[in-house]
Amino acid sequence: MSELHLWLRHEPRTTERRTPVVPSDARRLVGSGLVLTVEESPQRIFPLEEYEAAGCRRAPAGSWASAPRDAVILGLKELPDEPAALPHRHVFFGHAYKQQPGAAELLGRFAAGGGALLDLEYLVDDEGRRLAAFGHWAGYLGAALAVLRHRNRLTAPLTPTTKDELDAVLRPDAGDEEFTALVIGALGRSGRGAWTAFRTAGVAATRWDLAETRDLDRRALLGHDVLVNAVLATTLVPPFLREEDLDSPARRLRTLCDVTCDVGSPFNVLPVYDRTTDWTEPVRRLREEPPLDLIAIDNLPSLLPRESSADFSAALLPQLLAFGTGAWARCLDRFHQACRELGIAEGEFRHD
Ligand SMILES: NC(=O)c1ccc[n+]([C@@H]2O[C@H](COP(=O)([O-])OP(=O)(O)OC[C@H]3O[C@@H](n4cnc5c(N)ncnc54)[C@H](O)[C@@H]3O)[C@@H](O)[C@H]2O)c1
Repeated sequence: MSELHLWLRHEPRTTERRTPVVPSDARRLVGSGLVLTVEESPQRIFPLEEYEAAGCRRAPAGSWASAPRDAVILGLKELPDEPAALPHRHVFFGHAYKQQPGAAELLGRFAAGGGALLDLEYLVDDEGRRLAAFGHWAGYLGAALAVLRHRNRLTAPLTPTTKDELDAVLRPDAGDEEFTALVIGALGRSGRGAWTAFRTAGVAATRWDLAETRDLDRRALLGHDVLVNAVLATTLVPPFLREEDLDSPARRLRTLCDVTCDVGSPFNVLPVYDRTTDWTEPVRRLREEPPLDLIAIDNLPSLLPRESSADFSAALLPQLLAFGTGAWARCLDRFHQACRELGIAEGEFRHD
């Protein structure tokens, strides 16, 4: 069998500074005997020289399209629109299996070229648990931004930072008023991250998970000053907040951060807003009197590119060292299933 060739591509989205493999893990991969090519990238948080020092090969940005056909192309977010046909196996977040806009076109490009999408969201263990995810830092940032907003210290536009810089503004000042906070989905990756950020901010947040929302006490929920929603909703449950709750006289709630960002989905537990916020305008006012501010940013971990890349890479490394086995086979099956569901016929050149 020929040695595995991984190809770490440049991310076309200019704000995306994260990478799925950091230089120290690249060294481990190369040390295991595989070939790792790394594309030049002006914004990747780690300079190419660090990858080269780890034994990686260098290639121009975007040259993955002409990589050897057996190379496995690694990335995080969307591919550029060209080429139309994709002959390689690609590892990234495709967002293409839940009827998202553009899903059929993307899967069609793989079918046309005989390639395959190995979607990182579907890289799961035997029990269906995600093996590599950015949740921790999403939750950490969600809670951090909520605290900064609540303390009137959030400045826009948001720009990528480091945990040390973030923590420096997150720690409480002597004059800061105390407030209460609630994290829902508190036992998950994002929820634990959110709780940790609150702790850095000097706030002991209340923690709710499935057991506490089964028989939802909305009055208790509205009695907190700040709420961070970090659930992974996979079934229909009664919403945590409805429009009428925002006008309840019992509402103490002033700052709401929805890390989940399921707006528009049938599983949305916060159907009180209709569009996400972003780095330029991170906060939207949902009510004036008394005020209620919303933060719902769907690319939170990109604000801490170094820490979130390191965390993700550490989780992905053992999977890459075992490329092709169990979890990857499930990933490939999921790709074929998605193509079938969309009536996309894969050609004779496909990877199996
Ligand atoms: N905004 C962003 O940038 C960003 C980035 C990464 C992840 N996310 C989102 O964050 C969410 C959480 O991701 P995660 O990796 O932490 O998932 P996870 O599976 O690790 O944790 C989810 C938690 O939610 C709990 N939960 C599910 N339904 C619940 C309910 N009805 N009531 C109370 N708790 C409930 C689960 O028990 C679990 O503890 C997901 O929706 C994910 O898409 C957002």
